[in-house]
Amino acid sequence: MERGDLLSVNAKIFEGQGQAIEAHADRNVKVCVVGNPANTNCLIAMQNAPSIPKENFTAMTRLDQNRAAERLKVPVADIKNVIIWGNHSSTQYPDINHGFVENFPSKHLRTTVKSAVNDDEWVKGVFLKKVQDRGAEIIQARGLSSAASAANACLDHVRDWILGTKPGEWVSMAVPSDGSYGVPRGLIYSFPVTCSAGNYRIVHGLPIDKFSREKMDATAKELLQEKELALGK
Ligand SMILES: NC(=O)c1ccc[n+]([C@@H]2O[C@H](COP(=O)([O-])OP(=O)(O)OC[C@H]3O[C@@H](n4cnc5c(N)ncnc54)[C@H](O)[C@@H]3O)[C@@H](O)[C@H]2O)c1
Ligand SMILES: O=C(O)C[C@H](O)C(=O)O
Repeated sequence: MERGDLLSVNAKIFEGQGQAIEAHADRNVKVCVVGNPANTNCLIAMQNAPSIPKENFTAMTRLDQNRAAERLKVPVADIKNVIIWGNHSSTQYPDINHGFVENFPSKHLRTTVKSAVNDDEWVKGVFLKKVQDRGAEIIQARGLSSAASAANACLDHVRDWILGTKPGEWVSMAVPSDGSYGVPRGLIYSFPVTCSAGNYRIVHGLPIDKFSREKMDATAKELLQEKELALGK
């Protein structure tokens, strides 16, 4: 099946999911869309549930965030604030520029991910591509998409949304764009967010370099194309 066909077949499924939520769900329902293409499916479900607050619809990029942290060759549990921007697809942009590592290079010290890794060329090349293509790689190896790691990421996503993020830390969630960072309003785009008491806020004002800008625009462009294919507008 071509990507365009997949988009329109899945659009129908997520229209139905949105309509069911509209008809039967609590108005405070919290939605984390995992089924691919996750961001655009989320957009479709959201549009089919007009009486539910838009901010209650999110799509999962936490698996990508977890994958990015695992690839950085420093202790994974101590890596914070790595960002996934954009689509849960091979155009996503895993951005380490604002990340830090606790207890590195020794206990009680904090180092930027950039200096801990200390290999810009690797970050912009091998690392970027590895994270972007990991989903496809798993499907090729298993003949099925990732299961346990995706379920675990969904738990991470919902836990942080409901219970909150720690002070000074953020996580990545695909949420309706409020126009931040020049991302077209309304696209379901992965941003860094902080969470508290069941609400999330996009982290604003991070400096964006030229390389990042290009990657963030490319993944936004893909989401606009998906929206057009799925919704015909
Ligand atoms: N966002 C992510 O990080 C991420 C990670 C892993 C998988 N995925 C995606 O999650 C989805 C599920 O993956 P899986 O491996 O569990 O697939 P799967 O084939 O095991 O499960 C798909 C499920 O969808 C159900 N289904 C099929 N048609 C339906 C319809 N019309 N309405 C309602 N339900 C329907 C099937 O009965 C089945 O239970 C896929 O789209 C996959 O690409 C996303
Ligand atoms: O099911 C897929 O397309 C891959 C999945 O989204 C993943 O990232 O593992």
